[in-house]
Amino acid sequence: MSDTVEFATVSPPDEPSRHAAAARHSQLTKPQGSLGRLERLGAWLAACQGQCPPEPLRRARIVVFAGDHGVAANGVSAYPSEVTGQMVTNFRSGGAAINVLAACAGAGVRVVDVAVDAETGDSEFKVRRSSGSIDREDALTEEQTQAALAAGKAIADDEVDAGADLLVAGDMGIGNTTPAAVLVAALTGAEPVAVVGRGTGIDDVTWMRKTAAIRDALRRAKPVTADPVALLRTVAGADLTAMAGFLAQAAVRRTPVVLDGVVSGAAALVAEELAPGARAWWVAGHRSTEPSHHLVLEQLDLEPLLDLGLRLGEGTGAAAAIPLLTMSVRVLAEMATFTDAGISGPATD
Ligand SMILES: O=C(O)c1ccc[n+]([C@@H]2O[C@H](COP(=O)([O-])O)[C@@H](O)[C@H]2O)c1
Ligand SMILES: Cc1cc2nc[nH]c2cc1C
Repeated sequence: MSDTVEFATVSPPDEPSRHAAAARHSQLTKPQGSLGRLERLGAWLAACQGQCPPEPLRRARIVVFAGDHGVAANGVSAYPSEVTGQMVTNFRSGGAAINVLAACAGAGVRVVDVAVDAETGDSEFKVRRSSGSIDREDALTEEQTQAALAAGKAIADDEVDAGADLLVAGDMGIGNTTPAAVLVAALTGAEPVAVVGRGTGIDDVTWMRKTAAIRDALRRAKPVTADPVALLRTVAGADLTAMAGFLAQAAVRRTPVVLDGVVSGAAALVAEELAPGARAWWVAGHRSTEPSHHLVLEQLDLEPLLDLGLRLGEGTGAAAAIPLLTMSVRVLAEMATFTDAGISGPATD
């Protein structure tokens, strides 16, 4: 039996640096407040780094957590489970959307096989193959739950120790919007029909099967909703559990995170339970078209940066938002002040 994974207390980002950034914004050559959300984003990054102006982002890292889900055998996805392993190969050869978007954003991509059915040649953090079919059995054993949490925590530590200054948790797993929806319903009190979404693009018959699976899994989740580790064991899966551990530990290590879509969002809801206060270290990269993602953002009180109709996962919605973070930092660091440029400030009476 492995030891129980624990997370240290999360300390909040540095408020004096956030205030210094707000003050600096009022001195830069633009009408007060005119860069809107970019100003608040820059101030958040200053607070995360504990300095104003913040340093440019040098090492943004996207970790794609890959895993298969037993519930996929119920016919809840538009694609077969073998796509998960095939996409791992595609990520490695640079052909997936996340490879392209990460390159545009100047971010690195790391793919971790946590529970892929196929042999991917990457067993360092592999906990098992497909998780149990959550509509009728637990996703994981207690030991596997702890191993997955430990994996996510170790990966966050590894990335931060290697100098990551921004992290993203991406996901790849056929069927994973089903456990994600169950986690969201369990933690927000929503009904199954309010969380079921079209995932990879399912038809109406598949939607009915998926709704039934979510309803059955939610019934199994209800008795353990107040215990985040038991909830992960019952209805998540090794990939989602590792993601939750990763997101919690990133906050413990004072490293900002850009959240992606509904899968990272569901893991984030649990991570906030594992490490209260972690959400202060997160920004929502985008709003996915999955209905339960709205509930995640509401519950975490996060306003998404982008709303592009994305529903891909992999970390793509977060990667698309990284250039906005880069801009927000560079504005604080590089714009001239009214004094520097000899420009008159606001009119006074
Ligand atoms: O990130 C999202 O919001 C999102 C929304 C719909 C689908 N996905 C991706 O699609 C896969 C899961 O969809 P499904 O239909 O198989 O449950 C998985 O690989 C996710 O990364 C991701
Ligand atoms: C091809 C494919 C790529 C994906 N990337 C994330 N989820 C996915 C699902 C499919 C089906």
